[in-house]
Amino acid sequence: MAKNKDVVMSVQGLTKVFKSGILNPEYTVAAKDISFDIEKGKIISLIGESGSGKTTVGKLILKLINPSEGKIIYNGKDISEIKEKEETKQYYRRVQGIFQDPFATFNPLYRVDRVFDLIFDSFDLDYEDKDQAIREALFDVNLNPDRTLGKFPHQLSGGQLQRLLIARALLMDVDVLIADELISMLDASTRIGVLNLLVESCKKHGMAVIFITHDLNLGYYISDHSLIMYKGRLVERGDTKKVYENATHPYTQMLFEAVPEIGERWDPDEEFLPEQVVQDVKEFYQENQGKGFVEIEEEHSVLFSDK
Ligand SMILES: Nc1ncnc2c1ncn2[C@@H]1O[C@H](COP(=O)(O)OP(=O)(O)OP(=O)(O)O)[C@@H](O)[C@H]1O
Repeated sequence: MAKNKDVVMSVQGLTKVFKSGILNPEYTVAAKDISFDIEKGKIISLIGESGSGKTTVGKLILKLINPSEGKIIYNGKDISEIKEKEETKQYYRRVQGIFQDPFATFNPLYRVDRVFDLIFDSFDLDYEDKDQAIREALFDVNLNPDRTLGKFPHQLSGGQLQRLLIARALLMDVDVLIADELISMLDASTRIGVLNLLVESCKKHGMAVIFITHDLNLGYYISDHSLIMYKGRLVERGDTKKVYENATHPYTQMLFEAVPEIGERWDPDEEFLPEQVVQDVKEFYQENQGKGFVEIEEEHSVLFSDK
């Protein structure tokens, strides 16, 4: 493991089982025994196909759902113990999410400025001059305040709205930002701008980002650490370069083989799990039974068996 890590949040043995149906309940293990540390100023990519459990992990961190097992430690405390209103508010003061569809975050009836008004009303933000602080945050995300403030959401593009949400996170000085499929609705040119901005903001402000994506290329481009998820399990994790250059779990290897060309995006509707992969993973676990998670090199670990 990395030495001298500046850990802001620690995810420990997180499991989430969803129950649906009353008479004949069905159980879905959306996430199982997930552990990782979130470090100040680092970007972690959470990569996996549709249904692998990425969003579930994001929702658990955002306290939108409760874990079935395991815990998330923030400021020395298990966040599931945060129940009191003021403490919950303080948690959301420092831990925020931005989702795929920026339009869903904005009320179409209000001007976009409202997202700033709300945080200034709700949180005790330490700025002498609110308007000046908002303008500076907008400049930080390459938005012209004069062309942004006073507008309704439909008058701005998806990319501009996402920049605005990043500006809001910067104003709040968040510790952890969950960016779930952040740029998938944006066109290629806007995407790079938002990504670069995220990296710069993260490094400049010490914000940690959990970047949830289907896209291996994006993961490589943006992240310090990569976590590969397969069927609710974390199967490979570590320093992004090491994971990408020495992919060891059969599922991760398949992901790399499935990327047709650099620069081309995965199609989430495509079939990613040919029977062969399921079989390969099964055999891999059988051959390595009892090994569990193994650090194969510094800052690079692989799930060799699920039992
Ligand atoms: N509220 C819920 N009730 C029941 N099952 C759920 C619920 N939320 C998620 N699931 C199931 O849990 C599994 C993981 O879902 P999750 O949304 O975390 O995957 P994902 O990797 O984020 O997928 P995508 O990339 O498509 O968003 C899926 O099988 C999903 O159907």
